[in-house]
Amino acid sequence: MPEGVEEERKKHVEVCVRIRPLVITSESSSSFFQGKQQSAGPTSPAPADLGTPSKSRKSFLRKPQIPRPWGKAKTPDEKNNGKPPSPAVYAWKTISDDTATQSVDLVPGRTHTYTLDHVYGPEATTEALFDRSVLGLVHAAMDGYHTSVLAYGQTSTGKTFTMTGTPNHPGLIPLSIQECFKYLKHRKQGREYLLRVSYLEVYKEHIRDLLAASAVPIRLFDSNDGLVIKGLQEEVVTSPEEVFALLEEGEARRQVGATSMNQHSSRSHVLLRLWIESRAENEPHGSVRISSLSLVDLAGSESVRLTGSSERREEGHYINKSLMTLGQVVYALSETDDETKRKHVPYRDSKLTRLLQPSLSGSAQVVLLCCISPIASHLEESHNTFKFACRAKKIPQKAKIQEVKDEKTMLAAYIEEIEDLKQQLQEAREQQEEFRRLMESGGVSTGSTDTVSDEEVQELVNAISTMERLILKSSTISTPRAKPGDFFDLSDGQGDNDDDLVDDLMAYASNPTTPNGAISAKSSFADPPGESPASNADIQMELERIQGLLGSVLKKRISGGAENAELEMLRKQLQKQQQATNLGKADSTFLQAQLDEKNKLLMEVSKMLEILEERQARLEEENDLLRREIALLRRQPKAEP
Ligand SMILES: Nc1ncnc2c1ncn2[C@@H]1O[C@H](COP(=O)(O)OP(=O)(O)OP(=O)(O)O)[C@@H](O)[C@H]1O
Repeated sequence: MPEGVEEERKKHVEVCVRIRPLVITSESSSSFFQGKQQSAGPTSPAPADLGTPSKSRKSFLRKPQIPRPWGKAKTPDEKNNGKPPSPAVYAWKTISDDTATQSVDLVPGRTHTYTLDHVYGPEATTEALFDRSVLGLVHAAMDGYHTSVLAYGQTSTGKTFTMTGTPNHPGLIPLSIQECFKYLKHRKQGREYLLRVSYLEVYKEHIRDLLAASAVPIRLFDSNDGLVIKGLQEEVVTSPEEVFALLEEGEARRQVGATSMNQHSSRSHVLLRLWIESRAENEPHGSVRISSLSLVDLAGSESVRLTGSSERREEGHYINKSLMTLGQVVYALSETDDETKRKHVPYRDSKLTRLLQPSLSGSAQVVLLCCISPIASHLEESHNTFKFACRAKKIPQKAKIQEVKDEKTMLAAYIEEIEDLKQQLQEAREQQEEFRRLMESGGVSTGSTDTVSDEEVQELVNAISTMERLILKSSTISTPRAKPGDFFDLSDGQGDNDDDLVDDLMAYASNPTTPNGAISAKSSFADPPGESPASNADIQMELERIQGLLGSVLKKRISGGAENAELEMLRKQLQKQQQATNLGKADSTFLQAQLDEKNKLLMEVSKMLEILEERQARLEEENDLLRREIALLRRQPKAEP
């Protein structure tokens, strides 16, 4: 790799292009898609023109695994009886030069050359793309950097194929998620991690939470810590399988419809975000790193005239408008590296750009993946995509590790709660022990039922283990750094195929503690098999229940043998504890009130902004109207004097 290229990558958004292979419609028309197809509107058959594909929308998660339609099909060369395809069909070729840049030439006619960080030709696999362009980013996310992968391109160019994939060809999302957990297994770091996932889509300028069973209003706010997405559900996850299960649920709620270009076109932009909080294990009060891995599958741009029914046209209008705003944002950002000299960046003009603001504004490491159709009839759109890609390549980025020292992070809050519960458990056990000793010495009547039961203590133990299970520890066993493909060696050490991969995942997820030093929760107590992990709300409820339980346990203990001096001491301890609890409650009530106040304020500001935005839109429309009227008036012949 020539000197300076790596340097440039770090300072600017990394941009790759993937040219999808030609897929002949008739070969894949017997595809097996489910799920999204059912929610699709009336479908129109894809034209059997220059390779417009039908789509297998079968998620990589679903079983039984059926080979993708093009997998065992003939290659275009075979279809043509061995003759090479017409250059009018294959419009692009990549020029590989073994460096981080490659060129793509337009054939035939005028030649255009675009130089980007990497160009993946039709023969490139998603795995190769992942290894070369995304793996490092995933590691950076686990190391503490905010990172994003965005798939951009005209409709039907393979964005969803690249991001989500199929059972046999997992996309960048499953590969990245696996890599995160593999990283925990292989990294000799001694850090503890808390991972959370959110999944949303932007459909017709509305943000929809794909993890929420029912629609909840989602609002965006700016805060000192960056963009806040209020109302969005986040789930704590402890294995790839848990993430995949959430994605499968979310995918069923997605907006998908048929266009004349793609029978199962994504009609929304989709954002999967993995939040990563980590802290050195040997520094109980050390700072917490907060980072994120955002995986974005953008809806495809398309010519409105191609999109069929009025519903599709309306969706297409929203999609194109938000992509146009994205183009304007990219344009403004690419103008100069100097933020002070930069013109207004219109992040606020669409929900998509608002959501992508943290990724694009320079504090994240970004890989932009532009997908291109190989066919000549899409040259215009492909040129636009290339131009967008070249612009985006100029966007500066200065990603930094973000560390916080306060208790705002979930990881710190969880660890503190666990410590607290452990303290309470120890006290309960000591008191139980004390009670036994008193009974033996005759200080308490043996008929008394007011004692701490083993079940009650066990409840505390279970609560602690439930919380501990959610905190993942990177292995402290000395193993080499994870390399591409390591994940596939987890189970039997034999050559794995794609089917094995899914099985490996299942096995790995259901038994995370392996002799190789895989992810392990600190506690030896595990949930019964088949039980899903507790949600945040469940854990909170469980905590409150346990706190209540502890209070009643202590009360019982006191009333059991009041005459004893030691009990008097215990009573004082309990009083102190209750005072401390009351103080804590007062503190949190105060903080909650402040938080509510702040939220109220933010809500009002956001409402005002919306009103202003609407007003601005109205004024712009009126302006347009006036301009058109003036133009009309000018065109009218002047009256005779
Ligand atoms: N690299 C590839 N190899 C084989 N098939 C591919 C590849 N890329 C895309 N396809 C196939 O092309 C079709 C369209 O791809 P896909 O749905 O991923 O496009 P898209 O860009 O997400 O479209 P939209 O924006 O409309 O959602 C699908 O049938 C997909 O399986």
